[in-house]
Amino acid sequence: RNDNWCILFNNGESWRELRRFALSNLRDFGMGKKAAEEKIVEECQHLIKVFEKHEGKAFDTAQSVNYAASNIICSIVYGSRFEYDDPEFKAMVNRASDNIRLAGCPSIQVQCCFYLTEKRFHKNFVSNREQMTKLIKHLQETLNAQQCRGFVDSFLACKQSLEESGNMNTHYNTKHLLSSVGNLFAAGTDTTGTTLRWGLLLMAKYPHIQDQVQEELSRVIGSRQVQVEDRKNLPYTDAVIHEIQRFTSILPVSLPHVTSQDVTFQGYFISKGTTVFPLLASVLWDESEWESPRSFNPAHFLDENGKFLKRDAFIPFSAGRRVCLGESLARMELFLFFTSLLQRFCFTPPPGVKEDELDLTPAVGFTLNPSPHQLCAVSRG
Ligand code: HEM
Repeated sequence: RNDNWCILFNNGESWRELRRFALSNLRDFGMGKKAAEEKIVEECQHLIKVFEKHEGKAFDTAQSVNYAASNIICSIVYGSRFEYDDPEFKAMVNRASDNIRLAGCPSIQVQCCFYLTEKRFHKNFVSNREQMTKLIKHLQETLNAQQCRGFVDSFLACKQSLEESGNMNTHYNTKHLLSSVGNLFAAGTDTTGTTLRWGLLLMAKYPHIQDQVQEELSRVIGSRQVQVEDRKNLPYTDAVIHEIQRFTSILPVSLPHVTSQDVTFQGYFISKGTTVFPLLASVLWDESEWESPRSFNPAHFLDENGKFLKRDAFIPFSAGRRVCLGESLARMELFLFFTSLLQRFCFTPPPGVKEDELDLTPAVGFTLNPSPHQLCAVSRG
């Protein structure tokens, strides 16, 4: 593995420093509740418009949902969103999705450490780096360190101020900026986009569950915009979103880590320095933890009075020191996108396809995506 993959794959000092920097800046530019909420609500409106254009006819949700998820990261990282028909933006998001799929190919998994040799993967990677470099160059040329527009500006301002004080050998260099930006996109686009698409597919497959979500939304919210604050008053909807994440387990195998000391785990000795791959799905589908692990059952997250029930075995974002850096942002995105779409549309299979014919077999990739499919987004009037 090479250092270009930090923050995701790096350990030690640069990871510690860059993770701290990313967290505090994402808080300032998006993960701080209000700022993120505004950005996501704005993006919901753009996504709804795209869905409306299909006028209830069947379409593939993949691209528009991925553009919406990517735009949240864009506005946090670059300080502005892109139009869905912007050819450079479309190419960038599509190349990233392509690579998520390629990273799951058996040939790549076997080669693992040599996967940069895979031609298409490498070409996508290089093109996206060039695109990021261009965007960062523009931000650098128009930088006002007193008025940072997003994560990149903050990083550049920090780099500039360290350099001005004669500190040239820091983690704030161009290589780390590119890898941090690249990783935020890789980690933050496909994950939320895929989860949301699974959610819509599951609603089309289980209309009685969709009905209950919509009944709760109508009763508690009506037609006004849902806000993060509303989550506590929407226990059923919250349970459904948690169950979408548990049931689909989009990252069944988490990122690899290296043991920092000798450890005995469940009777097995693992020496310091061993690479381990945590299997999140083994917890999310654990028969001793869940009543019906392989069924889509929102009751997993509800108590006998219909109140939301927190479960310790719910770890789609992993846990511990390396827990997903974007967890709170992702949870906000899933909640606001899902509820806004369900307020506006009823999701159904294409004409001639029965609910039970909707296929839940995942397409293999670095994340588990739904297989290519189409849905109808029927306006609720
Ligand atoms: C449904 C959405 C998401 C899921 C299921 C998810 C899940 C995960 C998981 C399992 C990890 C690995 C943790 C480990 O190494 O043990 C991770 C890491 C990470 N995620 Fe997420 N993630 C999601 C959304 C996001 C978003 C929106 C962002 C953007 C801010 C993000 C940024 C990151 C980063 C930067 C890391 C690496 C952290 C580090 O190595 O210190 N994720 N995520």
